[in-house]
Amino acid sequence: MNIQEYADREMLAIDVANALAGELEAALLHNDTVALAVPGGTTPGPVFDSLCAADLEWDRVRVLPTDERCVPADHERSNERLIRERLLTNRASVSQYIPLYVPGAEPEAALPEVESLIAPVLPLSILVLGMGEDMHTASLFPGMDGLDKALDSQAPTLIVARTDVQPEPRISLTAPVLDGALSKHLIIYGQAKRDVLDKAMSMPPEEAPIAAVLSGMTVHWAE
Ligand SMILES: O=C1O[C@H](COP(=O)(O)O)[C@@H](O)[C@H](O)[C@H]1O
Repeated sequence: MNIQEYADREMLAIDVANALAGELEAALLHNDTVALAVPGGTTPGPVFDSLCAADLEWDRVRVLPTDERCVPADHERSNERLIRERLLTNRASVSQYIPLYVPGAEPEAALPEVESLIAPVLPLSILVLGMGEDMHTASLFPGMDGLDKALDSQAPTLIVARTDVQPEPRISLTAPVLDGALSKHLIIYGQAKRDVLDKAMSMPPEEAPIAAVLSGMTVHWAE
């Protein structure tokens, strides 16, 4: 893992977007399609705002969320809504989006169909993650039911995450799928998350799920 520090969040957003664009361009030289997995939440919007303008063959990029809340795609808590509004716009509007949540179906019932859409794009070419102050990443939460299954090296592609602390069920890529990405980036802001990440590095993934994916990770941090 290596940590890159930035003067401020604006600089981070521009530099990370440039780095991701460069990696996408390089990956597109050697592959017909490349898969870019991105987080939702409060962190990645400004990076998306820059990345969406990159001059790339976006029609060969498959974008998917690292995790999704089981809410309609226009809901304010939907990661898909954020990604469509902030990333799949401008030049990136021609990329193809792979949703994790199928409205109307029980989340568990829809997993096989969604997994079949994801299988052709694995391993992920480029992964961008966020992290909560509770050390969750994607929707792998400390102490949640089924976390052991999500962390197992033989885990399926997706799990349904149900926790007491979240208002709705979620669907998440599992640890081996995240960890298997060819390039991995974690974006965090603020001293609290920096301190949490330092602690997580010496904790077991059952208590600090972010620890399961830190090998080879580039961490981007700004106050
Ligand atoms: O709930 C989620 O949390 C993490 C971290 O979110 P942030 O708002 O603290 O940046 C995010 O990476 C994940 O995609 C999201 O669903």
